[in-house]
Amino acid sequence: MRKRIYVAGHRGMVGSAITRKLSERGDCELVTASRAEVDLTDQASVSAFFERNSIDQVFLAAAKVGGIHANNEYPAEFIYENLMIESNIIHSAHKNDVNDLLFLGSSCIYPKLAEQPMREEALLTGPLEQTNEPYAIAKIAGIKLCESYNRQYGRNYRSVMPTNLYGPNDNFHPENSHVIPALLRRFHEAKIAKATEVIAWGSGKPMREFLHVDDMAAASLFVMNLDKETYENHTSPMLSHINVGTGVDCSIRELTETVAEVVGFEGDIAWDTSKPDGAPRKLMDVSRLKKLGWSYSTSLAAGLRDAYQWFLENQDSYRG
Ligand SMILES: NC(=O)C1=CN([C@@H]2O[C@H](COP(=O)(O)OP(=O)(O)OC[C@H]3O[C@@H](n4cnc5c(N)ncnc54)[C@H](OP(=O)(O)O)[C@@H]3O)[C@@H](O)[C@H]2O)C=CC1
Ligand SMILES: C[C@H]1O[C@H](OP(=O)(O)OP(=O)(O)OC[C@H]2O[C@@H](n3cnc4c(=O)[nH]c(N)nc43)[C@H](O)[C@@H]2O)[C@@H](O)[C@@H](O)C1=O
Repeated sequence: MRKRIYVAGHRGMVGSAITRKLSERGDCELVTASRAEVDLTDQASVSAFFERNSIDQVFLAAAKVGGIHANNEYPAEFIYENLMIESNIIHSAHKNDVNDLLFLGSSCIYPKLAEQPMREEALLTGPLEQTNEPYAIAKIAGIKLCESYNRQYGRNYRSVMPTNLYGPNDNFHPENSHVIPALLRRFHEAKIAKATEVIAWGSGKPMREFLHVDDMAAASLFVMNLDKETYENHTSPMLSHINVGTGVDCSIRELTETVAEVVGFEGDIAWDTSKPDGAPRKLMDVSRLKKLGWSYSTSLAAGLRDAYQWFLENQDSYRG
């Protein structure tokens, strides 16, 4: 029997990459629903969806997602929608006897000043970064939801914590997106307009680690497919999440210069220091995942070229 796999958030950047990988594998039946069909913040609607679809496995890649500005401006939506989406899906999965689920969290679950690189054990050891604390609290609740259903009901609900992601199907909104899509679009528009200067946010000093979304999707399938004994040997019941990243970071200034080069913008870069820097550094310790046998394959330079190519080919339809 082919497994019926539900990808929540299949139109998003990560959900669409997971869907592509599962389709390539060709050994399962995909179950999806658009937001118009099932609003994942609506408990009754999610519960009815699980009842009418026989589901074997869930990739939980649906969430309210955005960059530093969106997190800072809309904290109520970031905490409320994320708590609702993950609670509804995880609880309905359990109620309908779905044993396998993978929850996607984020590197922002770790304390603002966590020791670098950040190990899984750094969770709940200090205060969070303020610009995204509500989102981070919701993501921590997601990990704890998974662990609680595992401990009480013997479920197999796993969590991965992605570093900052980018790639095809990203959100290119000028203010609400993450740094890479924002800069790809801004430099592109400046090149077309023959502008002499582009403004980037903050001081340029923060350090960030970036992973191409196809690598993220590959890591998600890898962790989902680990046998239970292997997963449990590398995690513990109350510290069950696994970091996903490259283990390599760069400054936002270096990133900005690289994006300008990839796009072919030759003007100046100015810094708007009235915009927040956010966490000073967020480098993942990826040794848990490496020991399990997975590492990334796309370098930042190659990944940025791919993301820019996708942007050029989808100028009529990109989000933002
Ligand atoms: N992007 C990044 O840099 C990072 C992402 N992550 C995590 O990875 C996961 C995927 O993120 P990403 O793909 O980037 O995000 P996207 O915004 O690209 O995708 C999110 C998806 O969730 C869906 N969704 C959101 N709210 C609802 C709702 N109420 N009902 C139904 N569907 C809904 C969206 O639907 P619609 O298409 O209708 O909007 C969209 O398909 C998230 O859990 C995120 O927190 C973690 C670290 C970094
Ligand atoms: C994935 C992650 O994403 C968010 O945290 P973040 O890492 O701070 O993400 P960001 O991509 O928005 O910014 C990274 C850095 O880049 C600088 N920066 C420069 N110029 C632009 C710019 O034009 N846009 C943006 N967004 N940032 C810019 C910006 O000032 C910051 O110093 C959280 O939502 C968090 O919850 C989360 O999970």
